Amino acid sequence: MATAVFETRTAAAARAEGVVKAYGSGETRVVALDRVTADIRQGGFTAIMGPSGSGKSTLMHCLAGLDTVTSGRIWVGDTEITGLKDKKLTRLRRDSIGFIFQAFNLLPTLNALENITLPMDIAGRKPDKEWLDRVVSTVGLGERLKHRPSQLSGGQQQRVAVARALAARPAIIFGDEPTGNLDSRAGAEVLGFLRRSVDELGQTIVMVTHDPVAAAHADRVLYLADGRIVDDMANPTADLVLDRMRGFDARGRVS
Ligand SMILES: Nc1ncnc2c1ncn2[C@@H]1O[C@H](COP(=O)(O)OP(=O)(O)OP(=O)(O)O)[C@@H](O)[C@H]1O
Repeated sequence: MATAVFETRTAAAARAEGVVKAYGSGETRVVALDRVTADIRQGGFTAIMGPSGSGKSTLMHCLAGLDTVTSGRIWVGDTEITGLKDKKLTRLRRDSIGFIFQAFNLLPTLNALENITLPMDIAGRKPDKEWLDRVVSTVGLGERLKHRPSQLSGGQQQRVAVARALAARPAIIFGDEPTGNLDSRAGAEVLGFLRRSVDELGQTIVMVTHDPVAAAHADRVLYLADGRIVDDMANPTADLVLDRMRGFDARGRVS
């Protein structure tokens, strides 16, 4: 019913409805997403897991408006992005979405603080000083703001990237293996900061990961296999996630 659907949409930070994403055509056609429907709850930390090639990155890219869908619909907040013209989509991405990638993507000539405020500088927006202070202290960078990336450890660089994503107060942050390049201690630190940003700043985060320990920091794990959502786990622990992954293994789903 119309009202119920409307309520679901407004409660979600992002939503995919019946999304199909196919690459190529004819014999080389690959269906990366096969009628995926998922809600990303506001203020939640969602991990997306699944075997290699199951469609995790494709789903994230479609939800973030970085890739178009073949059919189905995507919303970011209340805005349907499927069918949005380039200019509007670019603006929505800039204003509403933050990204954290495996490679930290910091500019080497800028110090930590300049890297954090760069997207806002480019957009011509003045950072909210109080918010910026809170973000910087949440990610524990207070002492390192004048350092350039080369003077920071990998974990600290990724914390700068986390702060950069948080600083603009995006409606949703997408992370693609954000701890993939870090050792387990630095990875745990960054995941701790992501968790705090959800708990203390109310941030919504969606993270693609292969790592059960990383997924255990989330409140929810969506499992993809062959382009479909095959499970939705609340309150994951590393052991539960590992068990679930072994379950897929036994059914021959892991490639
Ligand atoms: N640009 C593309 N052209 C053709 N096929 C693609 C393209 N991008 C992805 N695919 C295919 O779509 C499917 C899903 O890919 P995707 O990268 O989303 O998987 P993934 O779960 O993120 O994998 P991984 O864990 O290995 O990163 C795979 O079969 C992949 O080969």
